[in-house]
Amino acid sequence: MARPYRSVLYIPAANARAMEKAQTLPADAIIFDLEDAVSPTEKRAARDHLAAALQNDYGERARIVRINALATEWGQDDARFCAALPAGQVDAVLLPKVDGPADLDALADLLPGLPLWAMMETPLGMLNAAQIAAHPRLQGMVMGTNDLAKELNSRFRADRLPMMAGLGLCLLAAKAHGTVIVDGVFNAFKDDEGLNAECQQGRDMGFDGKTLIHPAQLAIANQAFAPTEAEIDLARRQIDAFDQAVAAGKGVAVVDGKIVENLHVDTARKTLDRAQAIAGMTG
Ligand SMILES: CC(C)(COP(=O)(O)OP(=O)(O)OC[C@H]1O[C@@H](n2cnc3c(N)ncnc32)[C@H](O)[C@@H]1OP(=O)(O)O)[C@@H](O)C(=O)NCCC(=O)NCCSC(=O)C[C@H](O)C(=O)O
Ligand SMILES: [Mg+2]
Repeated sequence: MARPYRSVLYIPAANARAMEKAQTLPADAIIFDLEDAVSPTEKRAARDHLAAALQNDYGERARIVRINALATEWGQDDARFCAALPAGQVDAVLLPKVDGPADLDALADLLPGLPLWAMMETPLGMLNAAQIAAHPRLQGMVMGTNDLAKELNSRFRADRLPMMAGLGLCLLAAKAHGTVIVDGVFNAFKDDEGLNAECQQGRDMGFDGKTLIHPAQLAIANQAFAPTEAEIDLARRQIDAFDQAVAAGKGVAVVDGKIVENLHVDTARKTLDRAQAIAGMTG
């Protein structure tokens, strides 16, 4: 992972003040939203606000624009807007409600050169996750757990049991194809304890980070998806112990009473790489 995606903050593109504020917020990535956070009457003005905001300096933060689905009355214009942006102003374009690779083909034709991300939030999207993740232009997947709950008619539960099949399918697909994948939003933005629990669950499952809706959620996600001091220390000790074992002609080391093989060393190196990438961020 070249850059961290611990915290991925949605900002309604109609909200000029929030887009300005984001230049100083400790988010690893920003999703400038032209879709659900923008009312139909504001769609056109939101593009103008976004064009102005994209001239800001967002530093190391990844800049992702979420457009409306191409079948909507705004989608094609949103895609043309993105295609016309000066080179280097956005890092990726996020397509909502992706059902299958054909949706990405249609957007790819309109956006030569720009990396694509996919919202994973429909039942067909879950079932086609592997083909979506394999798309040659796809670089990231974002769980849309609100839309998925709506489509499934499932209830929101703290353990997210009704979501698990979908989350698991998308995770498997992303990992199989080396794609970034970030978890869905936690709607109760004043409930820090609930957010932390959901972040920890997402981290345990293997997500790279979490999408967020309010700046107050950033610190919790940044901490939850970063390696802990104990994990960094263990990674260093595993690498050292394994190097010593190899020098002594062995293929296995023991650290803290647990075996360390080359696969554990791969994980340890990734942990250190991730910590280093995070150190390069502002938050
Ligand atoms: C949820 C909110 C509507 C709350 O807004 P507000 O009441 O204005 O919050 P505060 O007064 O507490 O704001 C304090 C300051 O923080 C700034 N702010 C607020 N939100 C953001 C933000 N997202 N990014 C950057 N800055 C933000 C305010 O401007 C205040 O600043 P200051 O003036 O300096 O005091 C609001 O947070 C909001 O609109 N959030 C985003 C909602 C959104 O994007 N929704 C769509 C994405 S979720 C989704 O669709 C997921 C998926 O598709 C699915 O299906 O699950
Ligand atoms: Mg959605």
